[in-house]
Amino acid sequence: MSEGLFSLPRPARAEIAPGAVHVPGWLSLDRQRELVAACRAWARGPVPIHRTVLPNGGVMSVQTVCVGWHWQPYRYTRTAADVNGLPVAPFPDWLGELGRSAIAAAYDDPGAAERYSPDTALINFYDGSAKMGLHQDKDEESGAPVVSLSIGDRCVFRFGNSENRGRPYTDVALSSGDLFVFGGPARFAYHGVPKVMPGTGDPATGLNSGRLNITLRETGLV
Ligand SMILES: O=C(O)CCC(=O)C(=O)O
Ligand SMILES: [Fe+2]
Repeated sequence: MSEGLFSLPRPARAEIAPGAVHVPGWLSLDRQRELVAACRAWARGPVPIHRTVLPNGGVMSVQTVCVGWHWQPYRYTRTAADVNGLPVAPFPDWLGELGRSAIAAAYDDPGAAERYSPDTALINFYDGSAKMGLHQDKDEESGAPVVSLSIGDRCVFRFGNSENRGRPYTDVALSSGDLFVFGGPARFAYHGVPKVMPGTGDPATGLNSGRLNITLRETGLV
């Protein structure tokens, strides 16, 4: 970042729990626009955006499209047997680079940033009434951090403990452009999205309504 009269302040970082870091306003508006355009293209296919069906027959309220590896409860595969049987779109190098910059922004650990090699992205779209219950991201075989990027409507992101869905937890407002990273001792913490606030996003991102969340992960699979 350039120094001087017109330099913008570096976004403040907040450690929500050891290993869990919130960096508000990390993505520029241009970056958000590029990500919205990329997600729109992925949403069209080869595996279209869909509502994941859970083993108990429940249907998730968020709509999801995957890149790199396809997630269905509770495993990763290269093809989307639960949607149309096609291989998901390849994970692009630029998204891995973005993941490394995110780790560098969240942690004072250049080595962690260099080592980070995400191979999958789960892209979730929340309309005004979508939510995500508290869960752990534990279908990955790697303990590398999860990088989460938010665009569009603000939400309440509940970040809890690694033992159960109860307290202690912290409710964090995630706004458009925010980065949230959870790794290390926070990697297997329960988390979820109890609420999205409709109409709080900026249409200049290219998203007229709703909330887009992109999580980058290392599956540890080959
Ligand atoms: O939408 C979010 O902020 C969280 C998404 C999430 O937890 C997931 O995709 O596993
Ligand atoms: Fe998650």
